Amino acid sequence: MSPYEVPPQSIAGTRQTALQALLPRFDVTGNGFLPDRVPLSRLPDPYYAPWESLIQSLASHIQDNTVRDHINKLPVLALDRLHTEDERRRAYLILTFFAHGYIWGGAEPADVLPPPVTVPLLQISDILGLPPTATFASFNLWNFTSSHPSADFTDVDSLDALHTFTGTQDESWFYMVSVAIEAQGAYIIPILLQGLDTLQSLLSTTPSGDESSPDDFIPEPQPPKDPTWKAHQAAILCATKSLVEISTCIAKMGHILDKMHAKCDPHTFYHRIRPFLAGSKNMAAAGLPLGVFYDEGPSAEGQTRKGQYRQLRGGSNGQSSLIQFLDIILGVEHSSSGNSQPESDMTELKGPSEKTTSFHQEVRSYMPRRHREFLEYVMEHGGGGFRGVISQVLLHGPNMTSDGDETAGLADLIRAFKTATKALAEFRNKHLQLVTRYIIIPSRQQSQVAVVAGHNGQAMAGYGGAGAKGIVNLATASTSLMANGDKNQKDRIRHAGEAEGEVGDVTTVDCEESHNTARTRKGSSHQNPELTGTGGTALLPFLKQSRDETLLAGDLMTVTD
Ligand code: HEM
Repeated sequence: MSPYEVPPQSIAGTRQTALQALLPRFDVTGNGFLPDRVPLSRLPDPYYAPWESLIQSLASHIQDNTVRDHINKLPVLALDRLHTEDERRRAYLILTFFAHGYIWGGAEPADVLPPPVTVPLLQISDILGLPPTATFASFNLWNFTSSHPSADFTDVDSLDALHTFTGTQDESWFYMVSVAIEAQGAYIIPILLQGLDTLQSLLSTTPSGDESSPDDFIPEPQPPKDPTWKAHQAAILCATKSLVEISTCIAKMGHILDKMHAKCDPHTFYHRIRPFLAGSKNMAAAGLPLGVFYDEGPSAEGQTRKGQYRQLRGGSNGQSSLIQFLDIILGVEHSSSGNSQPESDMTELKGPSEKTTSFHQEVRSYMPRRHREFLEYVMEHGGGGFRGVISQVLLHGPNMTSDGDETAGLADLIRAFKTATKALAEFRNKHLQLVTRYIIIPSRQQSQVAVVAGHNGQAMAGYGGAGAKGIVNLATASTSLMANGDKNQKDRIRHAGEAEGEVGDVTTVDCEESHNTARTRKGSSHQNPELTGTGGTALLPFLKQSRDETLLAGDLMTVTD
């Protein structure tokens, strides 16, 4: 099916023109949030040869512990020879790989980034609307090549990462699984927009003639104009079909997720790859209490350095616009800030009387600007997603109860919606299992060794460097147990046991069961010390809450009553 092919017949007439105009406006391509063709693999202007030559040998310089020397020797290059969006994206990718290679590629993390990285990185990030750190865009969206004859990016076996920190197949595979998932989800985007729009039109009186305006794509709900019975039916059928299709699509995304194990070894991931994904936020245990100072060179007087400390999340699949799009279009709401250090994060994110920013909201600022704007647009015009619109149709839509066929149509719609939320929750369950295998289990094994060796939680940052010689094992640092200062080793062993218990819960939990417990889980505070994610999230409670909030969205009664 072509990416813009949509289910037949909108009640307000066909609005495909508007839809087709809408997506490119937000840089959503036939491959979804991936570019429409493979990203640039080299900057054409020879001026950038110093960058290109270093990025090609980044992994080996990290391996022999000389990466910082090489980066320090780079000239501070200007951006005025980057002429296209593809070139700007590649510059961002290169510079963020340099930044993370520099910070984490040594015996201790570097808390100062030098001007050859910071000066162009700050500029290019500003242009692209991204933070000056590695993101899902650097590692995934703009970091792949494909050998597929028809450039089908859903085929993970034919994808390869352009760049890695470790030079391992495991790291490439880790990135490429996400690329294939993004590609797999692409076709559903216009289908869902069309399905939702069609359903919304049951509530609206769109004047004819306005229909092709992109700004009118999803109009505000209006009093019903009582369209014909047939048109109602067609609208409901269209919305139902799009919801059935999303379940199929998410299942296919899940099959790709299942392939992670094929070529990415959990220990290689945990000990060698994950350290380089880490950010500078919540990294006190790793040796970055203030974050990283972005040194922009000497000040005008020449006595001090220009620049500032920055605390930024690490690159994470949690920054995928596709998954957030699915949440928004279905009407899933997330509230967890995912913070393991509430006080420090709260002062950064909120004023005295403001609500804490949720993880999902916060990481939108780690998405390319136009993708972020797309999500905001769908939120603004989407009427609360399918959950909100179905509830409105049930409450205020045209009277359909008089006809048996329409009642059955509505029942199908509701069933398809619930199945879709379950499919997304099931995807999150699979993801939880992955996190268990790739983070929880290796960290538990390591924490036990650390305790036996007499280390405390903080000192674990120096334990067991794997891979490159002399490199701090930052996987340990970035997954530091969030133990209180007075927690003793016994507590930590107990925690490791609890984590194991959580693992059992994760792998056996069933969506239905978890649905029933969703309300009780939601908002519950987890007092136990927890592992943190690459972005500094308290891992398991956060991921479970995200899953449970997905299931909760399927409960339409909370909207209608
Ligand atoms: C070995 C594979 C993976 C591991 C170890 C992993 C780990 C994590 C961690 C630690 C987080 C917490 C947030 C953070 O720290 O930034 C997270 C969040 C997330 N990850 Fe993954 N991840 C993996 C693969 C994937 C893939 C392939 C996807 C597909 C898009 C994905 C999607 C997400 C999403 C959407 C979140 C945000 C939480 C949510 O919305 O449920 N992850 N992941």
